[in-house]
Amino acid sequence: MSKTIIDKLWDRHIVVKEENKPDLLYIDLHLIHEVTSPQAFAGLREKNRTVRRPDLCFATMDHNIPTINRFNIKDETSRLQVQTLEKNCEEFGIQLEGLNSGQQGIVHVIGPELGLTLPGKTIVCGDSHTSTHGAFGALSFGIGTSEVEHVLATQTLWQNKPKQMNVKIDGELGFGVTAKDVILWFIAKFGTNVGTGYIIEFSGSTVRKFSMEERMTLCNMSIEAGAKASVVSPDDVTFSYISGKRYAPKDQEFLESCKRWRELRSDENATFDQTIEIDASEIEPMVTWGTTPSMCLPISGVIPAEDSSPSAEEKQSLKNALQYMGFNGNEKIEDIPVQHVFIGSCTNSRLSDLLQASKVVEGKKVHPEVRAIIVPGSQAVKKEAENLGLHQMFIDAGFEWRESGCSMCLGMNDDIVPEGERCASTSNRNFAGRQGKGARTHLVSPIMAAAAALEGKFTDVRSILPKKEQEVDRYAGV
Ligand SMILES: CC(C)[C@H](C(=O)O)[C@@H](O)C(=O)O
Ligand code: SF4
Repeated sequence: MSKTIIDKLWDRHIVVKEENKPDLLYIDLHLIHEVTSPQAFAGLREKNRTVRRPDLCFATMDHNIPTINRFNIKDETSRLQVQTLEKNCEEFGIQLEGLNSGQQGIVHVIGPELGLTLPGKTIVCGDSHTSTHGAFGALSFGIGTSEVEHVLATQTLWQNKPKQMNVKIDGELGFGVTAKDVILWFIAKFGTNVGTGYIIEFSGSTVRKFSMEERMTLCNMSIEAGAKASVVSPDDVTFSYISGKRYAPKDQEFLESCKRWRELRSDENATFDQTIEIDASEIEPMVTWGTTPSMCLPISGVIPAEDSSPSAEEKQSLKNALQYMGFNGNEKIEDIPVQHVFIGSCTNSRLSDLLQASKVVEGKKVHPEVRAIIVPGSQAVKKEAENLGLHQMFIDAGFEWRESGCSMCLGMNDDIVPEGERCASTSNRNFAGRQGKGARTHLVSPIMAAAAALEGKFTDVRSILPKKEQEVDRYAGV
């Protein structure tokens, strides 16, 4: 029988299967960070249990660490969480990439860059954006703290198999249009619930042409479309990215792995519960204007006015969003001023993101009323960018160049946006209060964020640069 990649990944990890019950799945990789693990370890201790496979766990600290003066964690809860992670990893024998490590970074950035994230694996983490790792053809999803404890204790997890959706993206992307715009466009068009109850496979010629870093951006935000997880069938792009990565198989083992990984792709005539087809050429650079990622328009758009919504409930949520974001409706996206720019997060903080942004910024200056920060996703990304001289270019333009971490994505450290001010952010969530109390977040791609930094307002990045400069080097850095 024909199978999708999702069927193959699922079936190969079943440990226990009983009628009308969830399946017990084996977990190949458990990623851990400081925020969602303390209670899980405490639970183990209480029950006198131990970690079943510490060798399949991997920990980092990313959410609440400072990006300036990183060892000086002022907030007490944050400091305690970081110290607790250190203690837990030491006690249970788990590898930790701490603040001293050159391998530290956002958990969803370092898994792939270290070659821990591989096709065919089941990967979990107490973090919703674990969907990112699906870009490699892994079955990966976020879990809650009690599930973290279960996986620590047993290396398995009870799961009901979700439905399957094929999101087929074909056609050429226009200049200045990135993977971030594709996923924002998808969510704007189909809503934040379109993926509820589903695992999505992203397929089609556009996805095949994407670099691994672009595929990661796509899968990262599938969770904002409500999906349980998302996946891209692995191919040569995947294998060449993995080749040579620190913990990836080497030599003969790598070649044999590639053979097995290739077989994971969805069979030609495999069936999905739902299919959505997208024409990539329709997509423009996108900007969110509201408090969900679906409140999003092309740069040429105009914010809806209060009365344009059909149901009473939607009317109210539109009203609330307009109020929180400080709009009356009918404002042009291109007229919205920004005071802050954040280039970072597990969505867009990899080398190719920074390279693309640098092409917009080179030789120019950040607008005098804008504070712009660049937070590389990992120490490795930071180092690679510095080797290329990108940091100097950004600093010369007026950006701040920071240490790696989640940073202003969720404001669990000092990097917050003051009340009532606006931030063009390359992250994935624009909920009320996400970047600080009363902060107003607008999600965009790295090149759109860079353009906003220069202009002090949202600007069509395509109008800033001559055509040849707009050619974003898709494969740079992967
Ligand atoms: C802190 C963590 C639980 C959370 C998540 O699961 O996504 C965070 O990473 C986020 O992006 O909001
Ligand atoms: S960068 Fe943002 S979205 Fe990603 S894991 Fe950190 S807080 Fe969550």
